[in-house]
Amino acid sequence: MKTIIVENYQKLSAYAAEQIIKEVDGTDHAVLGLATGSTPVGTYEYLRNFPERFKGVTTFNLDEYIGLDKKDTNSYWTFMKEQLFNHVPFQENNIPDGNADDLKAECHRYEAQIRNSGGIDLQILGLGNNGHIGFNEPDTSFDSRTHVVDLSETTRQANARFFQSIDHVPTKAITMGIHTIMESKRILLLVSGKGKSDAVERLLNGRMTEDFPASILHHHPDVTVVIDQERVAGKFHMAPEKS
Ligand SMILES: N[C@@H]1[C@@H](O)[C@H](O)[C@@H](COP(=O)(O)O)O[C@@H]1O
Repeated sequence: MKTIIVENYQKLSAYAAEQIIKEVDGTDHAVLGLATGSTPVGTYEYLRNFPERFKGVTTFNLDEYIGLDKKDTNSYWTFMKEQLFNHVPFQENNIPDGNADDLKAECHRYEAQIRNSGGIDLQILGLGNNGHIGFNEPDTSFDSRTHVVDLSETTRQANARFFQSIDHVPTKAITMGIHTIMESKRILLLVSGKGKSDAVERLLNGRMTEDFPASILHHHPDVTVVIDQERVAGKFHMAPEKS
């Protein structure tokens, strides 16, 4: 796992965007895995300046709430449209359907669609305070594929800032599984935000355990973690390079 510490959020966003552009440049077909949350907002803002680069690119988002209409202001579909899809003409954008009648079938369909696209070339991830990636909460099996999850109380509280009140935050979501994420060829984990220093410490120096989903990333051959030093202010230290 390669770790890069950048001075601030602007630099994190520019670094991530440049990596994404590099990934899609010169190919007529690339598959990106995208994330929601506040962390990638600056990255998407940067990418909006280069709409012509993404014509042959297919995207798959990590997750979606269950029970919100696609057009709801808080659905991840709306978020992605506002941040990116309305501004950049991708070939195809995919997000799990949190309103499907048969959610289990939707999970299988999403997995198959990722597979049929040839697999994800570059997956962008954010980090939840409790170590979640996508919406894979602590104690999710490392073998999981796209599935329905019960959101933990900490995650609902962390995301309540976008909703009218905590009561409006959905209790369930569909998320790509940890195994699905690990099948991506390359992973870029972006870490920014107050209160994440403990999670960063555990990510960099803790042991691999299902209790902390992001810890699995040490087992992926091509992961880069980018940390915004200004916002993740706090005590964490760099682990010695592992081979
Ligand atoms: N499902 C998303 C995750 O994919 C995201 O990484 C996490 C961190 O969000 P933020 O970037 O706002 O800290 O929040 C949500 O729960």
